[in-house]
Amino acid sequence: MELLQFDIDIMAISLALLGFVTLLAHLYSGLVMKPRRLRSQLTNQGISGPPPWFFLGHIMQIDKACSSSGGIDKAPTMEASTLHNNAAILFPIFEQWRKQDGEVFSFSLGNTPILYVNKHEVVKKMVTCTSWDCGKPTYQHKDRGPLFGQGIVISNGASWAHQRKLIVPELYMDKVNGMFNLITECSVILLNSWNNIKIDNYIRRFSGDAISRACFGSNYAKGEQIFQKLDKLQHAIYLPTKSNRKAWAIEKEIANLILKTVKERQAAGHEKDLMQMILEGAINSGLGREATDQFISVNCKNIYLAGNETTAISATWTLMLLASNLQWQERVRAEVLEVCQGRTPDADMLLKMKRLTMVIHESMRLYPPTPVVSREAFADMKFEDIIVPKGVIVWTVMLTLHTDPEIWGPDSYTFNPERFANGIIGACKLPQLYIPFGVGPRVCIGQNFAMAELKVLISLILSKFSFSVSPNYIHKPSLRLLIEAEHGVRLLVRKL
Ligand code: HEM
Repeated sequence: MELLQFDIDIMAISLALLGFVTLLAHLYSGLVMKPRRLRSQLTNQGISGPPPWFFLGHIMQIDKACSSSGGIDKAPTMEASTLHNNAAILFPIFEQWRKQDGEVFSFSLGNTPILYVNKHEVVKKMVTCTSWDCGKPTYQHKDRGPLFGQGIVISNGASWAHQRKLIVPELYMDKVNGMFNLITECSVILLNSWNNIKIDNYIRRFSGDAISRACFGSNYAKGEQIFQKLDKLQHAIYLPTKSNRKAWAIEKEIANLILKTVKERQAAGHEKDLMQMILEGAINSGLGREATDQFISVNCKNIYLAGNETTAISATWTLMLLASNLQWQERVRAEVLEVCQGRTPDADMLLKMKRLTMVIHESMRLYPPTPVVSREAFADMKFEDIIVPKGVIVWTVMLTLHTDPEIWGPDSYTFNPERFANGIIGACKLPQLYIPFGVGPRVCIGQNFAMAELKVLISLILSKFSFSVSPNYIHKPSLRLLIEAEHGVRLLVRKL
């Protein structure tokens, strides 16, 4: 009997040991061997990079470089020729590695190997790649799961294609033209409270309001409630892991609120807002009840998250640039007044506002809200002369492309909207690399809506107010999820 017990104990210990050794082998293979193999596949092609620290890769170095990059603590002036060199301000370590290792190098975030690419031909191939073997990095699912779920922004393959096919037509130019009234309404609400202020939160409220109305129509107040919770969720998600539970709880509340609204509208009849279009699209494509609910809830969140802050931040930087370049402010105002003749801007009028478009293009060249485009190779891929092994993530930094003197000329760090006088094609040598809205299959679906929002808002502000940068403004671009003004943007505003 005792002997039998002894055998059982030995067996249990052996099994536990075997499990432990298998786990160790698995961890060793994933954390050590795989990254090493991927790195050596890159090294064999002559791609070098700084040596990584075990387990952490270059996380500490990047963190340290970013936190010590000072920004510029003064109001901007046109004379400072490198004032807008935001790649050097926000990604100093990449600039250092570029000097050491060239336009293509590798580094690691933890055990994830990243291939940094600034070689123009390679970037073009990567961002326009239509293969499903090249998609949004899977690490984003871990980082941003509660925010984006399996929605259009971070999903891949058939699921992404299906969502994109349903949503994109709802944001075509003719549909956006039908949303002008709501955009103007939101701008007017903002202008009524506009004065000497830190403008960031006002603008955020405007873009949140606009998306809420576009998505939820007359039910926008409910939309606002949902989106306020999403803002809370965005903050919760960037706190340490212990708040993940909280994040998932908020996520559930949001999903329930969205579904409640869907049910209410189904009972009350139809309204042709964005949410209704998404709902009909999902129903027409034969999704089951649960999948339809899931589709609506996830995509409302995705549209809000992708479209709210990005537009608000673009508007804020554009106003900062106009406030610190008064000649341009005067020139654009003159154009707005001439085109509108005291009327509220409509789609035709906006088309005629050439100088305004030039200023917005220039602002998004120097301050693109999303500074990095990233893709993961789900199979071995070839971009020009570079083989990207399966599992490697490729990054290109938009800021570097947008200010490269080789593409934009010697004044590439200067605010000069005139360069866009003949459109994007006339502004630089490689127009395909001007990508504030991305390019290729994952290009922004809200581009038309965002441009309409920016033009309506800025033209209305210009027609009613003049503004300059407050002496209290501290110019410090900072990298959170997007490129934001660390201390906000403060303007001195005068009613015209
Ligand atoms: C100035 C404002 C905006 C900027 C700068 C911007 C920028 C971008 C960029 C760069 C991408 C592509 C990312 C990549 O290639 O990895 C993108 C994708 C996306 N944007 Fe925007 N965006 C803006 C406004 C909007 C708005 C207003 C909406 C919704 C109404 C929106 C919805 C989306 C969605 C859903 C995607 C994902 C598309 C996909 O992966 O297929 N964006 N945006």
